[in-house]
Amino acid sequence: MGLLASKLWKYLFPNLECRTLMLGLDGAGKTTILYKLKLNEVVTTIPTIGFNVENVSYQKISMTVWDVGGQERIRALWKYYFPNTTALIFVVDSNDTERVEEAREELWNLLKDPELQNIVLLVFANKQDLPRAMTIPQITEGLELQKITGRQWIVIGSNGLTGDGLYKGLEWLSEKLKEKK
Ligand SMILES: Nc1nc2c(ncn2[C@@H]2O[C@H](COP(=O)(O)OP(=O)(O)OP(=O)(O)O)[C@@H](O)[C@H]2O)c(=O)[nH]1
Ligand SMILES: [Mg+2]
Repeated sequence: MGLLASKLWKYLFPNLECRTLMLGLDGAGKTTILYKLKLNEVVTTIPTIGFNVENVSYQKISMTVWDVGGQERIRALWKYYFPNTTALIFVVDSNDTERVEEAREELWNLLKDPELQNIVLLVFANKQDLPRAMTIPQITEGLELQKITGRQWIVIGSNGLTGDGLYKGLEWLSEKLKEKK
């Protein structure tokens, strides 16, 4: 494509830029999901101490995805990643029934934060492959998502190892971001 044609193309079909923050308790599957999206590979992960950041492009949406470590002692660092965030992906280990309350507390701390008032929320109910995984309604109830007002949200079942559900989530995000534009 010539330079002029390429400029015209970009003018007519601009890419949506989106800063996306991916948070959740340790071991939920954030890093696995990030690299499944980026490389379409299952990488061997170790607990994230700092962060990973990758650009993920899907359809007309270009997202900078920040995956920040979820261990309790480093959750205090999450707030440094808040500024200019457009979307929050909150990842839950659906098999971890014992910590769903802890996940709810952390999610609601995020939702209450003034810097995150304008974000759209995508919850990945991850590890749906495991036999004891909580269902979508159970996760919705466990995280008290029905109480959310004034923002767009959705829960999507996912599997970070096979990639099931991940693109469905990105598709939803891209629709919501187009509406917001
Ligand atoms: N069965 C199953 N295991 C998964 C799935 N997604 C991730 N895992 C595994 O869960 C473990 C933790 O995954 P990570 O991606 O490191 O978790 P994390 O959320 O990045 O954890 P922190 O970096 O400590 O915050 C790894 O052994 C993954 O292989 C899934 O959908 N199903
Ligand atoms: Mg990680």
